[in-house]
Amino acid sequence: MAAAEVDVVVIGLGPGGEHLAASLAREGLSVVGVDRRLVGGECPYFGCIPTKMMIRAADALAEARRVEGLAGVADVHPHWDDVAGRIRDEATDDWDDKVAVERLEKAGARFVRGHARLAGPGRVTVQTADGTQELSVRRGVVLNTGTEPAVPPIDGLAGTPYWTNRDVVRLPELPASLAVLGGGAIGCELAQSLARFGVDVTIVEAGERILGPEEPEASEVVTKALEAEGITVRAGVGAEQVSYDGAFSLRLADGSTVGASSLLVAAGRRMNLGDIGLDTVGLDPSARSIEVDERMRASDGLWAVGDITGKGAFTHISMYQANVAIRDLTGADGPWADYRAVSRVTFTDPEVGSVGMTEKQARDAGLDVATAVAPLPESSRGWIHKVDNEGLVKVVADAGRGVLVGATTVGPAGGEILGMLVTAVHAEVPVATLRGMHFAYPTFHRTIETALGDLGL
Ligand SMILES: Cc1cc2nc3c(=O)[nH]c(=O)nc-3n(C[C@H](O)[C@H](O)[C@H](O)COP(=O)(O)OP(=O)(O)OC[C@H]3O[C@@H](n4cnc5c(N)ncnc54)[C@H](O)[C@@H]3O)c2cc1C
Ligand SMILES: NC(=O)c1ccc[n+]([C@@H]2O[C@H](COP(=O)([O-])OP(=O)(O)OC[C@H]3O[C@@H](n4cnc5c(N)ncnc54)[C@H](O)[C@@H]3O)[C@@H](O)[C@H]2O)c1
Repeated sequence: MAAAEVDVVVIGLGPGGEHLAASLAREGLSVVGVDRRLVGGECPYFGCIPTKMMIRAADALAEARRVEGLAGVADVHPHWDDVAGRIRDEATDDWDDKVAVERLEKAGARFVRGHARLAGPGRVTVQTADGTQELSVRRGVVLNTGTEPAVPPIDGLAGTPYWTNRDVVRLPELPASLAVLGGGAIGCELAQSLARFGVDVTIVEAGERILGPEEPEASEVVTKALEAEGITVRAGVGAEQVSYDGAFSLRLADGSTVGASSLLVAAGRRMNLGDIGLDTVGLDPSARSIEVDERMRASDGLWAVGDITGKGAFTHISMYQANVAIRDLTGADGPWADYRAVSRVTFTDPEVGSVGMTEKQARDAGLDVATAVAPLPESSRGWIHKVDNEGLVKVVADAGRGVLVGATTVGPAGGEILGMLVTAVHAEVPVATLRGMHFAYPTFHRTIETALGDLGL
């Protein structure tokens, strides 16, 4: 059978791939989008959206519990059913992507459900339920194959009924207790949400602290907040052995054990690169990520966007890179990709927002570093807030240039406070200019003014 000729094939339709396929189709290009699972990828069905629905509900419970000590008494009765139902019906359509497929087709793209592989430059093969389709590509192939949950090779773990994020977002009811392997963003967000619904949670983190990529000050605030809610945080000790006999038992490296009725593995992600024919275009299928230039080109006629580029596993990075690739594929001008001011928010309570470099990254880069940390509880707004007002603003400056190169905001609405600091790092606004701004009273973001004042620049 002759291969069908098209302008662009998108392999994997995560947030970036879906957006790119629809946008190019709307521009009049002939586009085939391929996904072996659900159009939209991890974020809408198993990642950001369902977990943030859990967090919204869990935060409402926490806020109701704060009535005591501020405004009287609130009688709080958590119902997991409400969350499970909202995720099933409103977020994921019961894990059915019919609406997303229709949206893509309405934009003018053709959708194929199946596993796609490169079969040489400009050639793609798709294995579908009905057989194999061959595609010949005129303009380019875009890879957006994303990640799977990584399962560490811990003795006894394979073969037990452990959960990953893909199971937790579908739980019809909650377990009595949960061990969480990994204290990264997924582990911490889910641990706190489920604990607020009454689950007895223990986090086991092999690294020396939870939220390892964040500033140490941020990890400390979040650790204290989780512990204050009754979550056990075991950091600095990995699990060496897992057994299951109706309940889980984890033996940790220090000889202690953690028992729980269920186990969530949140120990990082594995990139989907091994089985997409990278070798047929001269790329290394065992590489940790796909190297791309500032236009998202991986090689001649091949682009890559999203988690697989290793530039930050976030939906906003996937979408940003898709827009860069769209500009390149349609012959438009830049701007091309720039990662100096990548931001992220971990939606624990308190939230952790961060942008650009941490203090350590700035020092490792050889910059002339100045830092300052301003505690939120000491601000007027923090003092008024009273209950659960922990948090801080940390700024990292390149003293030589007089600009911020990074910042961290921890606290109630920490992710929202971050906004102006993202602008500051991105646009390299001089610290002197930032200090001359007005900061409304009494806001949390006024703490930024305190931190800037303490920089000594
Ligand atoms: C629990 C959780 C919470 C998260 N929360 C946030 C958050 O709050 N904010 C945030 O910014 N990010 C969050 N993320 C990260 C976010 O989900 C990802 O960064 C985002 O989905 C972008 O991924 P992607 O575009 O690389 O592709 P993905 O979303 O991983 O999608 C890749 C797609 O490719 C398909 N595919 C793979 N191989 C093939 C193949 N060979 N053929 C056909 N199809 C293929 C897959 O089926 C999948 O649909 C979260 C992730 C998780 C797991
Ligand atoms: N709010 C957000 O933006 C958000 C939320 C969730 C996930 N994400 C994205 O998804 C990615 C994946 O999240 P994640 O939390 O799975 O990964 P992660 O890599 O951020 O964290 C995994 C953690 O597991 C630990 N770990 C690994 N092996 C272990 C073991 N054997 N025992 C104990 N601990 C172990 C690691 O030290 C690490 O701290 C994140 O990096 C992030 O980019 C983003």
